[in-house]
Amino acid sequence: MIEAIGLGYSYPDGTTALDGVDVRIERGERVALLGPNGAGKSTLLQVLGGLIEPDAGSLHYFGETTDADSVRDRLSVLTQNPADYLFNPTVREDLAYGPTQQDAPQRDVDRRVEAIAERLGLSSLLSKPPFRLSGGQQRRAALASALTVDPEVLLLDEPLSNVDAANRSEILDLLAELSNDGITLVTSTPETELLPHLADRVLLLDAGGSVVASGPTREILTDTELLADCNLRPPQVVRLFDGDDPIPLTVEEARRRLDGS
Ligand SMILES: Nc1ncnc2c1ncn2[C@@H]1O[C@H](COP(=O)(O)OP(=O)(O)OP(=O)(O)O)[C@@H](O)[C@H]1O
Repeated sequence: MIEAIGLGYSYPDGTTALDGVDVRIERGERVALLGPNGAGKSTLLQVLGGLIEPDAGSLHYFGETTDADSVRDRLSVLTQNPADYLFNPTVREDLAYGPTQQDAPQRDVDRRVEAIAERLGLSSLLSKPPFRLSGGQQRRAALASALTVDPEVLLLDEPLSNVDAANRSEILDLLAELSNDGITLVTSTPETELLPHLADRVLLLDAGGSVVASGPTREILTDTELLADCNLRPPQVVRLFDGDDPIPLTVEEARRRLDGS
């Protein structure tokens, strides 16, 4: 779906955010970009989504083109700033904005908006001005607006930050459904705790904006030394069961282990 070779990017003040990054994302994969604060995850996500042009390297989309603009309606990027997506008088209009731009028929737009709003618990907020929503509600509304365009690839920058526990579960369930529907998910996160629910493969970035490891989630999250080199820790349950084989990655897996099933 996306192939990037040798990506480099420095901000105008000279900060190097990405240094020689190679990424290959296959159709239907769930990939996490993991790294400490400042590792370049947001920058990489925006470069992959075509929002920032890299200084070095090459990008190919869908095996067809190097031009992100020409595949804009097949990729949806959710940055960390909900204001990037919420700029209309009402939440309903924000959610309708993308599909309307794609010239989807009005009935189709309404159907998509209602369905996604319902799925993300936003139905009662549709007529509100987005700036009247709470921070967590704004993040959900921004996610909803990224979904109403029906993307093939969804690139999400820390979609669970500033979201309460109930809504986190709701979003995780929704992402699992999207993945089951074949949508490719790329998610950035500085946290290991919920990562097993988000991704099957992890790209680990260090503070210098380089990929230091790439592999199955289990392999990366149980490599305590590798994570420590990037100022990260394994999930608590991994630390608790360290030395077991295989080490459970989630509370559910640990519970099954303790139940002996
Ligand atoms: N607009 C900017 N101008 C200058 N430097 C920037 C800018 N945005 C980010 N940076 C720098 O680029 C580097 C990578 O930042 P980026 O936001 O991509 O990291 P991140 O891994 O997403 O961090 P976090 O987990 O804190 O969100 C950091 O050193 C950051 O200070």
